[in-house]
Amino acid sequence: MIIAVDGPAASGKGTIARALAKHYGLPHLDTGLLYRAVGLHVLREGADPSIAADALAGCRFSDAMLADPQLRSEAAGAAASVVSAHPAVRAALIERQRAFAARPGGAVLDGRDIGTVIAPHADAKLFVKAAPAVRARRRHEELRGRGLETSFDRVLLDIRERDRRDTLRDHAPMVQADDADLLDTTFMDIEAAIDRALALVEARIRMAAND
Ligand SMILES: Nc1ncnc2c1ncn2[C@@H]1O[C@H](COP(=O)(O)OP(=O)(O)OP(=O)(O)O)[C@@H](O)[C@H]1O
Ligand SMILES: Nc1ccn([C@@H]2O[C@H](COP(=O)(O)O)[C@@H](O)[C@H]2O)c(=O)n1
Repeated sequence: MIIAVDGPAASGKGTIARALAKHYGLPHLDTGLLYRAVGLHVLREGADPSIAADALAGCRFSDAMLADPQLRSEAAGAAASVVSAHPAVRAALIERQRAFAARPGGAVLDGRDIGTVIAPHADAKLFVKAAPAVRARRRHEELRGRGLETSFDRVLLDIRERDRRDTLRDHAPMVQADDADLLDTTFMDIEAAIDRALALVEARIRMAAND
C-alpha cells in the first residue's frame, strides 16, 4: 500500500505520515529532507539557491547529510523552498522518491507533490492543512523546544513566504490532488489528527476492496 501525504509547511503532515507508517508497518520517507539537503549543501558551498546551476550542483549532497540536525533549521527550509522551484533539481530527485514508493509492500511518503507527481497511483492520499498562524505557533514552539530562539512573527513570515513559493512555482506546485482527502488540523490536537488520518485511509482501503 502506498500512502501519499502532502501539505504546506508545519501542517503536521510529517507527524501524520510517521504515525501511519508505524500503524501499517511501512517505511516512511520525508521527501522535504531531500530538498533541505540540497538547500543546505548550496548554502554551505557559499552558492546561490536561486541560481539553477548552483542548485543542481547541490543535488550531489552526501547521504550522511540526511542525518544532519541542521536540516531542520529554518535557513535550510527556506533554501529548500528556493532550490525546489528549479525543474532540474526536481528531476534529479524524482527517481529516488519513486523508487522508495515502489518498495515491495508499499511506503508512506510526505511532501508537496507526492499525490500529484511522485505517486499519482497511491492507494490513499491526504492533503493536510492548517491555518498559517496555527502552523507558525506549532513551529515556533517546536523551535523553542530545541533551544532555537526566534520570534513568532519571523516564523509566520517564513511560513507565508514558503507557502507562496511552493504554491506559485511553475513546476510541480503544491496542490491538493483531485482524489486526495483534505484533512484540516487547525482545531485538532495531534492525537485527533492521527485518528482522523487513519479513518480516512481505512475508508479508502474499504472503497478499494468493494470495487
Ligand atoms: N495537530 C497538531 N496539534 C499540535 N501540534 C501539532 C499537530 N500536528 C503537528 N504538530 C506539531 O507541529 C510541528 C510541525 O509538525 P510536522 O513537523 O509534522 O509538520 P510538517 O508539515 O511535516 O512540517 P515541514 O513541512 O516543515 O516538514 C511539530 O512540532 C509537531 O509536533
Ligand atoms: N515533495 C516535496 C517536498 C518538499 N519540497 C520543498 O522543500 C521545502 C522543505 O520541505 P519540508 O516538507 O521539510 O518543509 C518545501 O518548502 C518545498 O519547497 C518540495 O518542493 N517537494
